[in-house]
Amino acid sequence: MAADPSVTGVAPSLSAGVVGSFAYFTVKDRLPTILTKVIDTIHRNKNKFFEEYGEKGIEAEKQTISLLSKLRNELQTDKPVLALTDGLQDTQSWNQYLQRQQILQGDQESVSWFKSPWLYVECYMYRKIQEALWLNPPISDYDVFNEGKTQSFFESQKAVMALCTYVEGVKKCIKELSRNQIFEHFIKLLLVSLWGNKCDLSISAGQDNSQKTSPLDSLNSLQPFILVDDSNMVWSTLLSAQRPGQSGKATPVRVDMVLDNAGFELVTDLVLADFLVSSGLANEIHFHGKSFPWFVSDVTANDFQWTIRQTLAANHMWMSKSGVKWQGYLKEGVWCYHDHPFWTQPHEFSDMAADAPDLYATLQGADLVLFKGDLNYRKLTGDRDWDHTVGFDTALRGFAPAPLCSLRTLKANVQVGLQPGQAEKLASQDPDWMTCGKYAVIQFYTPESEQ
Ligand SMILES: O=P(O)(O)OC[C@@]1(O)O[C@H](CO)[C@@H](O)[C@@H]1O
Ligand SMILES: [Mn+2]
Repeated sequence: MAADPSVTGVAPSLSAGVVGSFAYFTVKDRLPTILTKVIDTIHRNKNKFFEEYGEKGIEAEKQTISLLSKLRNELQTDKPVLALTDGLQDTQSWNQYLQRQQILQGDQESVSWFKSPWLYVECYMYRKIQEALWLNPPISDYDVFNEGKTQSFFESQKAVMALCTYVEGVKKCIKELSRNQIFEHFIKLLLVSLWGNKCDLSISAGQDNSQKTSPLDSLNSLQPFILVDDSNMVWSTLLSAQRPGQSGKATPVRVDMVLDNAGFELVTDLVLADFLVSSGLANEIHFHGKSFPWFVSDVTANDFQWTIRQTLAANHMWMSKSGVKWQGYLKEGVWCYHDHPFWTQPHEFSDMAADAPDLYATLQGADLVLFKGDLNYRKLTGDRDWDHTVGFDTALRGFAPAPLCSLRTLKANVQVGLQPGQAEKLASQDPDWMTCGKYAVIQFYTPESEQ
């Protein structure tokens, strides 16, 4: 039984057990649809597997599809969640989590797709896709989501060109800019990274100008859709991190970016990271991606390298200049990329200190951690049915490795830190305000406020 929120003060986890809820429709409709698309993608590449691997490729394709079809049936008929059998580095952690859930819910049978927390079963589905591939060499490292991620990059070329042109223009005169001018550019690029999380970058915000090429042109029209705007706190955190070290030499300022989607959103994150370093607001950027294909469009190491290579090789001067700079940052160690297994596990972030102390310690080394996207927000707040006026600090439940900020467009029905009456007003204007992707938050928390 879930803890009684009236006793513990902790809201219950969102679950597909609530018929008619967003979680219910996600598990009932969207997840089977995603699984079907995965099966179709594998089937569509059958000939490619044959060309590359001969009969072994055909057999692997057949077995993988059989495992995924079985998974889809288990999902659709609310069968018990099963332990993983692929012996990967995180298998033990996943199976321990399942045991914890079974104890919490009473027995093995009750841990199932529609009776367990939405966050758990949705993460579990993506890990089971990985298991199905992993168990079937030689297609074990095939990225079933690759086509969608590369397409997002190619379809947003005009926006990428506009963005690289803008940031290269700013970088060229960065030494002459006043602090206020730096602030203006910082806010713009923070907003572009925020709205990049719409993934498809439908920047129209309801207007008819969605064919606009530059993401910078629509920032003003999108401003009213930002429900919490702590961007000034992010700015002051960066400024206060500028501190002379003992030897008078400034100690490096480090910003960590917990990434979300590949494609255009990743470019907006790389552009923001480039500006942070070029402006001197930060000296080191640590990127955190996923160690295997995750939630359809999330960034893997392959996507990260591919995106930088594509930008560098573009037949566009400013894109290419940006790509060269980004590759240089990686070579010099000014930028580095990590993909800790914790990011592709089902845990709420309040579990990190206990379940991934090494990662928690890494994040404690940052002066600021930016969390991109909706899934990260769900994990920051435990994917719980909090009252909307509950404080962000309460929902974080002790997760505080460093000053942190969520840059998130709302695509799931969890949102805290709103003003009294704000949620009610939104619901009267837009019944699906929490899941339509039109609204966003820039929500900040710092452990310093605890002192
Ligand atoms: O983390 P992102 O990429 O912003 O969004 C991912 C996500 O919002 O997509 C679905 C919404 O329908 C949710 O299951 C999941 O949280
Ligand atoms: Mn994502």
